[in-house]
Amino acid sequence: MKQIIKNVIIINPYEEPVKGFVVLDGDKIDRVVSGEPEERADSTIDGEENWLIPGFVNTHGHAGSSLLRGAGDDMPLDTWLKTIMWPNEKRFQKNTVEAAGDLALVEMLKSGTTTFLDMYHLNMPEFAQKIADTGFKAVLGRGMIGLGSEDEKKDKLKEAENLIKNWHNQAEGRIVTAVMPHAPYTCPPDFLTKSADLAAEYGVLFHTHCAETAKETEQHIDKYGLHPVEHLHQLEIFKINVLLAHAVHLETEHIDLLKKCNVAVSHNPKSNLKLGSGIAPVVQMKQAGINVTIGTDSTASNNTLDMVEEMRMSALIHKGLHEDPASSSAADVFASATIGGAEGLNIPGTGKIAAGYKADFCLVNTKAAHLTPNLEERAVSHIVYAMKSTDIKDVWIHGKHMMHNRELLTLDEEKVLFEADKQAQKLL
Ligand SMILES: CSC[C@H]1O[C@@H](n2cnc3c(O)ncnc32)[C@H](O)[C@@H]1O
Ligand SMILES: [Zn+2]
Repeated sequence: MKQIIKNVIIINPYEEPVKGFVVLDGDKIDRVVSGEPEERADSTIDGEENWLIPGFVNTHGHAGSSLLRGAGDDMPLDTWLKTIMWPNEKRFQKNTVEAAGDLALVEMLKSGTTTFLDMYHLNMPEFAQKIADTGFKAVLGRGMIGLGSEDEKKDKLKEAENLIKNWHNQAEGRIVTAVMPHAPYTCPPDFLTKSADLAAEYGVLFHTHCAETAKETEQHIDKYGLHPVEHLHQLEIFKINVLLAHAVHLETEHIDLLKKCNVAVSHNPKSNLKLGSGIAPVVQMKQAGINVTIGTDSTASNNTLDMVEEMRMSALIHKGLHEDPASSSAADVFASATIGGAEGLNIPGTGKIAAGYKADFCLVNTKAAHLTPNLEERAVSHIVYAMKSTDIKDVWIHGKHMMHNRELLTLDEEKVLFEADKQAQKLL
């Protein structure tokens, strides 16, 4: 199907804005053209001089725990995991996780996320089916805590493998899979190695939480005599494609190692601040040439799945931390939240509005006081420092129109919110 989105200002990081139109051929962008279209299409949307921006790529989250939003505030990671997350997650039923997953999809779509990574231990095949049916794009992995009996550990790895076999490169390529052991503090070395072997066997991404808190990092050093980053390297896990979530507590030598081994990082600033985990050395990592992408983590630690908020947080905290406003630019952060995220997830042809790329983008309503003066040359600054996610009015993923004038086209938002409230009540 041929679609045209016309009268828009097309905004990509590091590029001059283009005033014109975009022609889609099926799931791809066929052309980005300046001026007015004279050709016809199966569908033409008039953007009325709105911005067309790449969809956001959220590189770390746990959709299945969305109903725990606000359930455990103001506590550090280990207390929060042991007293709030794990006891509640043990009580989750299929309906709980389904309602939570739907809620996450609604929240992400309404704030312009077109691709996301999800690590969870419950209902992942069912979530994959929901993603396939509703048009989203995701990197999915069976979250694995590598503790328990040998049989339990084997079963988890088997489930991870089955997810890969059944869902890798499925749903017209919108779903890819990855191997996701939870963290070096919940997965002993032999389990991490088996996970990496599985990722290598299928050529998929390896993703894990790493060096999120000082306590966990120090305990790892006490137990193994190695920093978790050195340990993953010693286990030869960095020989495959790796994306680490958090990477807050790193010294220069760990940053150098990550760069040398081409390891990407998912920076989750709001979750790290809220859990009091610290601030990741993003400026140093970027200076070293590491691909630092952006993720939200779950609503239980964030407490939103809003990449616009996350991008702004990321843009601001490092300026304050380093007392240097030039430590990051709007274009850098916008790139990290879009094309950089897609590269970190190893999804080529995603994250940019250009010919040949997948048609994953958002239309932004610029008629708002907080986006005025609406000058093209200030668009990237406005997107990072001023835009609200509610300014996003339309979203496309792989050429499929997913939201129009803030109305979701493939999910029943009212029903999803109702069911989420109902299932959360049941958990009380
Ligand atoms: C085994 S599936 C995912 C597992 O991760 C837990 N979780 C959520 N957020 C975090 C975080 O920031 N650090 C560590 N673990 C986290 C969640 O409760 C699930 O059990
Ligand atoms: Zn996480």
